[in-house]
Amino acid sequence: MNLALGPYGEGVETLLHGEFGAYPSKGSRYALSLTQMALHIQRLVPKPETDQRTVVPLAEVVGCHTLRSRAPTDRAAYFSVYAYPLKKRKVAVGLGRGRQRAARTFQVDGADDYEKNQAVAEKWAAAIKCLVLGIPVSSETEIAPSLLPRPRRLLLLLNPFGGRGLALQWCQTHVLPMITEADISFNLIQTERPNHARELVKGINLAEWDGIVAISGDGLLYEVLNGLMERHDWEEAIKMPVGILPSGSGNALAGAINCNAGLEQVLGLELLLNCTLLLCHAAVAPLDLVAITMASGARCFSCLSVAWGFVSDVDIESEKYRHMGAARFTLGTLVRLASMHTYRGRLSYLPATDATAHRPISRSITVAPNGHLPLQRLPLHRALSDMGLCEERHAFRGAEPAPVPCPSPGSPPPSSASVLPPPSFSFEPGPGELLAGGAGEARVGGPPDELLVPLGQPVPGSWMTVEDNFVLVLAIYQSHLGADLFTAPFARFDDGLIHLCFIKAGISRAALIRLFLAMEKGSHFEQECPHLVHVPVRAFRLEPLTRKGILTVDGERVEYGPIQGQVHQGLARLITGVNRLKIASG
Ligand SMILES: Nc1ncnc2c1ncn2[C@@H]1O[C@H](COP(=O)(O)OP(=O)(O)OP(=O)(O)O)[C@@H](O)[C@H]1O
Repeated sequence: MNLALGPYGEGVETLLHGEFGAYPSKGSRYALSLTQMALHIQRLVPKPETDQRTVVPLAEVVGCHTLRSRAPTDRAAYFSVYAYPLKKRKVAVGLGRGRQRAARTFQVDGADDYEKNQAVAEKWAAAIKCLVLGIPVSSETEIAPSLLPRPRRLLLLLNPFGGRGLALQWCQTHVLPMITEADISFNLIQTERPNHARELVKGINLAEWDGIVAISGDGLLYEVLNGLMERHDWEEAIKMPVGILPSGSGNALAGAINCNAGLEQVLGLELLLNCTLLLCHAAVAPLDLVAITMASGARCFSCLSVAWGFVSDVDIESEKYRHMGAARFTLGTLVRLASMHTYRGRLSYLPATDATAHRPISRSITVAPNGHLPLQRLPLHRALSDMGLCEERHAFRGAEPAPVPCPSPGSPPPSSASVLPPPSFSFEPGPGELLAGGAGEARVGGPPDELLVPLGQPVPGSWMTVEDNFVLVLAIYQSHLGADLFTAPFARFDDGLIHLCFIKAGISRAALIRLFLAMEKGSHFEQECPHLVHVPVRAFRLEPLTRKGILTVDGERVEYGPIQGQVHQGLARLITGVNRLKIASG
């Protein structure tokens, strides 16, 4: 067994070793060693004065192609390795490190005839592609192109008007060249109107595609997921891997994918390049979906969040600054802070914890488990800030689902909070505003919500209820609320949890600003703000008691009124690109 010195430790097993020329030639020769994690390139001719080695981490490689010279007398074969390392250059926000294409072509010329050289080149290309795709290869493996699956076929749906309207330009200049080097074949469709993506995925032949990728903001992926769930064969359809190449203004899922891969938080084109690189690595992971039900009976599937109050106000009101891209949220936040509203509402939830093992403790909020008088025999709720982030993460990650509440005629009476007469709501979407809730969602199929009872009925006895004045309520299931808002650092794609976060009235503007500033790094819970509460839950119900307001699901406005949701663990499949390879962070 050959051993090379690897970038991730010593003594890494060498899978392939060879000596090759280069293209363009210039008389140079190189010794190449391929390990599980990297391609090691050592120049032999001209002999360097010191031992110089270039290491190309395979995590930065998207593909490898074999080539033949146009000159009929050339008996050499060639293979090109396409990598996108981080290099010092001007990036979207000032000077920094950005990904840049770096292709190296090697000349295989050890044999007298082309076929033999071509076989060697094919072997190297196959080995590199297997490793990039996470297909296990060892020094015992008989490496051949037959190890590779057929090239992936992706349906790319591009919203030309997402974000600053750069999606098509970025797709042509960056995405398509990269995925072509990764041997991905694709159909690119530009969406022409709201709900176009939804209609398209409802009609596709699933067998023709290996994945559907939204080149857009989060809104288009929401349409894709709901289009799949509206199909008669939703159980099969929702297994279709979905991906996102961020080019909108709300790029929360892309932020989460980037973070999950261990990459530094970036925005704009840098985030797009990271996500395209990950897309080329193909790996897919289960993704939780939350089934949302609204008062009209509409049901939809959400993969990001439900927001009420400050967050949804900023999201929808900042639509008018869309041309600014992600900066629209910063401006929207400042505008909203100037006229901070509070909203009265009733928030009920089914805690994800085993109530006795991890009994939460509360400070200053009125928590009533249904079936008991408020403030009597109350299990106290504990905010994340009381508990410490790490403990909370360990306590809840991978926890078994809480016992399913079964409301029955003999159930205890509802808490006083939940029998208050429902308020009436006024909802008027502004001109040009879209409604994600509506007739479309009413047709959505999907698994039954066994944790929920109809919105007209009191929540089951095992649920907790908080009635208070809120600055915001956010049910979030991914780590990011925006590409640079690391809102729920403990969230995982398939943890089976809804992270219910709320900020109660009484918080000062300064404290709210501090929380949002700290959110960029995900350190907001460390501030131990007494107004900020986090509870991991399996299901929730939000009943606004303030007549006017904005509710959003995955950043899209929905009807205003009572809303509830339950998590369906790992229902969808997300292209995360994380296999054994670790991409170098910025
Ligand atoms: N051609 C189109 N014209 C107008 N709207 C479209 C078009 N294609 C898609 N849409 C709608 O635009 C919405 C927002 O798209 P997307 O998420 O890609 O952009 P965004 O800038 O991140 O917006 P947001 O932050 O509001 O989600 C989608 O929900 C979709 O319904």
